[in-house]
Amino acid sequence: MRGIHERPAGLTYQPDLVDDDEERCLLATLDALHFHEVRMHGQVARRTVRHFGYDYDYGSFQLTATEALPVALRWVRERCAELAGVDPEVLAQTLVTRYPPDSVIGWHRDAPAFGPTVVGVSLGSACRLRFQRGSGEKRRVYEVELAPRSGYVLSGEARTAWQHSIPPVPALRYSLTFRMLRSPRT
Ligand SMILES: O=C(O)CCC(=O)C(=O)O
Ligand SMILES: [Fe+2]
Repeated sequence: MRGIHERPAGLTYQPDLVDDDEERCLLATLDALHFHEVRMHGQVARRTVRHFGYDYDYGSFQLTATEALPVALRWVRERCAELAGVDPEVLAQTLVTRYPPDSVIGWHRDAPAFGPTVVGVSLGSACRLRFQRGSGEKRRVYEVELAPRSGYVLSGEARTAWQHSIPPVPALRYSLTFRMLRSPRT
């Protein structure tokens, strides 16, 4: 990546957020889930997703209430909430993403419908999480290796001002992403 190397403010990386046994349990739960396709601008992505709490429509950008987070995944939301310094209940939306080998997520900022803090957990294959901000001579870049079982928090500028992406994953990877709603609903 070309650009000026700078660590995004508001990025936290936490190796070993979950241990080996916990990862095995999580992977067994995630392997059994049914995943949905992601269609954006008429293109179907290779990664597939499952939403809990709120469903996010990639076409209309709307959030609608959906099934609650399975009990088997609640403890990991608590772990993530602790890492981010927020109450578990405010992490109202959970996104589970399944990345088959060579799948990616392109450059983006998370949707404005979501609140100021995003917390992720990385399972299975390691991957790189890339950041960019600005363009041309002012482009700033950063990259962090997400080890299996690690967690990360995007808050502040890492959430609002920087874009992030994941280049092709070498092997099957799952991520859990916990997000707040910008306007809390009842
Ligand atoms: O897989 C990840 O860890 C990141 C996913 C992501 O950036 C997103 O779904 O918005
Ligand atoms: Fe994202």
